[in-house]
Amino acid sequence: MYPDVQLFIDGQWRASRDGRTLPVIDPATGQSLGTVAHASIPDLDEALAAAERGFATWRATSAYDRYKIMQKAAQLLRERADSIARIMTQEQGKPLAEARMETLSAADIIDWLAEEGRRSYGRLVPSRNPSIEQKVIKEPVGPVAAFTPWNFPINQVVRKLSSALAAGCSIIIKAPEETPASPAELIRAFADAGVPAGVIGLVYGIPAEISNYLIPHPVIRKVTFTGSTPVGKQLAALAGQHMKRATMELGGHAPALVFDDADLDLAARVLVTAKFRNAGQVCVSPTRILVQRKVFEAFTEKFVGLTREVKVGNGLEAGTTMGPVANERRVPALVDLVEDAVGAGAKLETGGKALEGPGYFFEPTVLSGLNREMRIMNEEPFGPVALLVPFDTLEEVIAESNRVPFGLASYAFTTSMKTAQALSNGIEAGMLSINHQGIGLPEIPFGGIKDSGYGSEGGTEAIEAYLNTKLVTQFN
Ligand SMILES: NC(=O)C1=CN([C@@H]2O[C@H](COP(=O)(O)OP(=O)(O)OC[C@H]3O[C@@H](n4cnc5c(N)ncnc54)[C@H](OP(=O)(O)O)[C@@H]3O)[C@@H](O)[C@H]2O)C=CC1
Ligand SMILES: O=C(O)CCCCC(=O)O
Repeated sequence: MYPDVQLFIDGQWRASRDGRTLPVIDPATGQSLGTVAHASIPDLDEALAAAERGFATWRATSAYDRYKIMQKAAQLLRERADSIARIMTQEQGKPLAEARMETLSAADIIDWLAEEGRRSYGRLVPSRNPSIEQKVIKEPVGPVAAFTPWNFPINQVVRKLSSALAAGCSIIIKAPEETPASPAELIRAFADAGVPAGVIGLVYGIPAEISNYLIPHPVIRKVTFTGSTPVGKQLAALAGQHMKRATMELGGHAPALVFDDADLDLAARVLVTAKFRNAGQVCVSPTRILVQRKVFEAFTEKFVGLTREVKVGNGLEAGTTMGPVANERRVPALVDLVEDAVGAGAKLETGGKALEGPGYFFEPTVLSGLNREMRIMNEEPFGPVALLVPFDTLEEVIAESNRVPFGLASYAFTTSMKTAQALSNGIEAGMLSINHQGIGLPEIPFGGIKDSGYGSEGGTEAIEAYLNTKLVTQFN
């Protein structure tokens, strides 16, 4: 059963004040699943007032008590993972195993950040005068406004929510209208674990209306957004105009470099899995797969062979390894990008079309014969399309990796320590993973540079983004 999704304001699950709702669509069938409540301004005002009260309560709760409640939420999430995964697959499309993994890894993220909240130490700075004490204190930044997308309905919320709660902040989350029920189940786990009223608010509605209202509002002290670069730039500008701290986790166009000394089987296996996970709707998905010319043909054969083994279908069915894309508009977006490339001379190695029939399915696709002028070599495809491009030298491949304005994830496969070292220094990206897919664990930083945004949603940096630093210096 798919639930009708409500708002969560001041500790209550409820409809919007004007009773408006939006439909939720199953991307595997194109059929309606249910509805989600649509907040309007009076709902936002109530959420803001509750967040202000919730912040006062939560910052006064000890780090240890916050940790105990968060750990309970993680435990509840683990116990409910099977039912939550079914809900996520229905609304988002990803295979059940991926949805379950996302739910369980959210529990790990909560645990890690809950622990980290207990370690938000300040420090004493030795003073120049023995009568003076210099104390550095970490304080929660205040109520947070968070905006999260539909590709990882739980993961995108839990990183922001857990960092905020661990730091002692309250938070209003504008979760995705297209995939609303699984994030609501995440919030339910926190509510059931005993998070006090007002500490967490959950709203849905018109994204621009909500962000334009919340970000400038004096109650909100911090903004965090995951989504496209154009929207991120708008929200960062608004946050800047109102002097709000911001974390922006935006688009990518990840290069994956395969050198002629690499283990080609390993590289093909890791990159095919990473590329077609969540039907390619992943900001860290490998997109430009840059292969040294000597091994280009051999690698292409392996990569295309494994791509053809990807089993496309309804994520609820056993054996499916790739579901539909999450919404109707991604299909024409992908068709346009592929047609633009093929029209300009690219070669379709496999796939390339939307599938006939109900639902929003697109074939796992591999293109070669590309050039830098093609749109797909510059725009994030955000779908199951891989680009194979040959290169000759290290200098050339570093330049190509850094050519686009994005700088989120990057990957490399090489057995040469010298090459790995040159890449560590030369690649302009927030994350570089060498000889494996090692991105996304709670304890390591997650974030980008350049047009991919700023700030980190993992590691100690994640909680730091929700803390102010205060100096108290005292002459005794
Ligand atoms: N970094 C990432 O993980 C993601 C990147 N993207 C990128 O965005 C592209 C387009 O995605 P698509 O969803 O069609 O388009 P959008 O750029 O319109 O939306 C991306 C996300 O931003 C939200 N959003 C849009 N406008 C606003 C706003 N004014 N205020 C607050 N939130 C807003 C959307 O919310 P809502 O869901 O409620 O509509 C959605 O979650 C993708 O191709 C991909 O490149 C998209 C999603 C995630
Ligand atoms: O924002 C994204 O698209 C990436 C989320 C990655 C989640 C993960 O790797 O678990």
